[in-house]
This record gives sequence, structure tokens and C-alpha cells, in this order.
Amino acid sequence: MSENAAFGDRLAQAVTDKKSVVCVGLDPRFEQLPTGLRDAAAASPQGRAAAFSQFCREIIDVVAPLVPVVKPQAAFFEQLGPHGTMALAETIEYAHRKGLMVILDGKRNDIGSTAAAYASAYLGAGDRSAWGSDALTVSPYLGADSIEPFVEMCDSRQAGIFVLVKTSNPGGGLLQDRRGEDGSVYEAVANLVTQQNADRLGTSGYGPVGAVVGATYPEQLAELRQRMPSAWILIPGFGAQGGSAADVAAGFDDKGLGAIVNNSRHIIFAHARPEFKESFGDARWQEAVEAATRQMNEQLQR
Ligand SMILES: O=c1ccn([C@@H]2O[C@H](COP(=O)(O)O)[C@@H](O)[C@H]2O)c(=O)[nH]1
Repeated sequence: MSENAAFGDRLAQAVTDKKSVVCVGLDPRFEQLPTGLRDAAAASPQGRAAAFSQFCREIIDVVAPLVPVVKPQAAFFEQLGPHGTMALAETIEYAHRKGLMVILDGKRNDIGSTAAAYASAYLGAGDRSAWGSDALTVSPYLGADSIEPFVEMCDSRQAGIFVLVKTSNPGGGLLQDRRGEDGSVYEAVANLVTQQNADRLGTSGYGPVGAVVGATYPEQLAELRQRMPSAWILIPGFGAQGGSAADVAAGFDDKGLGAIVNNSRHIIFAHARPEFKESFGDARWQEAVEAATRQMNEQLQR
């Protein structure tokens, strides 16, 4: 499918082509890198960034034939300063070169006029933006006028956003579950997502405005699937945070589309998981990544 097709349709095509709803999260943590990569890295931000870049490239080589999309987590790169952000840019570019879609997990937003600058920076694959990501995670807490600049950029660059609706962390309910006369805060955010997609549906039935809903809240996921019928749902919280295949089942539509399930630690550091440690260990970490990705694909086969 052409990169000029709408984001929601491109994601539907990528999921269908790869027969996979798995999103591999690229969250490099220096202390958990395989020994070889850690030993080779100089103990400077520059050395660590080079190790992150190589680690992500090798993961991408393994998962590119198996999944439609990767999600680099900006925080892990940004902690290394400018060298880290260069490594992030290289990772996004390499993932695209290998045919993967890229959701940048940056959870950005601000007042509308500043949000427009974030949207310009991050949204639009290829040379349509500085960062070149297909989609960006976005915070809703500055309100509808802060989301609109992102949606306008989605329209002009065939990009997508994923708005934080019901996050996977245990503390998210403090604000998200708070109820007013019209229901909860997360329901209000979900309604905003649905409104923004209303005139923007692609041939797949999905619009550019997606939602983040944690695998750790299966009941709310089922409710939110109904409330946001035209939104792709990005589901984090599978694996290391406790979410299972049964927990995410309600996120999909009856064609097996509409949701992608992220797994970061349990895939990229699979060599340290008891079930893979003995077979592969540190030295064959790439094979552990492949085995964990294939296992998750099987668990989520629609
Ligand atoms: O609600 C949310 C939103 C984002 N995340 C991010 O997803 C990954 C999860 O990593 P795992 O290792 O698979 O637990 C990470 O980048 C989070 O920042 C989330 O977990 N929950």
C-alpha cells in the first residue's frame, strides 16, 4: 500500500500482510543489554547510544518479517542526550527501511500553538517530518484544542496519533477514573477520540486518531472498544506488566483488526526470561527475540 494512504488503512494493511497484531517495543536499557553489546560500549553517552542503535537494528532485523510495527520509547534514548536522540532517529529510519511502521512513544502535548510544533516535528514518515514517525503517542490533558493540531497534521501527512485514554499503570485511575456527572475522565477522552475520527474514516473503517488502553484493564478495554469503534487501540501492558492474550481479546473487532498489542521487555530482553534463558542465553539473544515474537504472534492469532 502506498505511503500516501491514510494511517488507519496503512496499519490495517500491515497487520493483514504480516498476519500479526504484535507491536515490538524498543525500550533499550543499558544494564539489560546482552553482554557482548554492553562490553563493547564505552561508558559514555556516546558509547551507550551506539550500543542502543546496534541493539535496535539487530532487533529490527529479527522482527521485521514477523510484525507490522515497532514502538521506540523516546525516554530511553533521550536519557543519553543528543547522542541518544541521534540513535533514536537512526532507529526510526532503519525500521522504515526494513518495511516496518513506527509509532514513537513520546507522550507529547502542550497548548495548541506549541502542540502544532510537536506535530510538525514528529508526524509524517519519510521526509515529511524531522523525526519521520508514522504515529505519536499524545497526552489529552490539555484538552481538545491541544489535540486538534495533531489531527490536522495527521490529515495533511497521512499520519496517526494514539491518545492516552486508560493507561496500563496502577496509578492511572487517580485521574482517569475520576467521575463527573457525564461519566469518567477516560470516557470523556474516549468520546473526544471518537469525535475526532468522525469525518476521517478510511476504507478500513478506522481513522487517524487511536487510543492507548492498557492490557491490565480488560473490562475497560471491552467497554472502550465499543465507545471508540473507529479508533485503532494501542494496548501496552502485555507480558512484563501482567497482561495476557485473554486480557486483550476484547480489543479487536470481528475481523481481528482494530488493535495492536505492544510488548517491550519480554521480547527485547527475552534472553533473560527463564523459559528462553536455557535454550539461548546471552550469546544467542537474537534467537530469543525471535522465539518470543513468534510465541506472542501465536498467542494472539486472530
Ligand atoms: O499506558 C501505557 C502507555 C505506554 N506504555 C509504554 O509501553 C511500554 C511497555 O513496556 P513493557 O516492557 O512491555 O512493559 C513502555 O515503553 C511504556 O512506557 C505503557 O506501558 N503503558
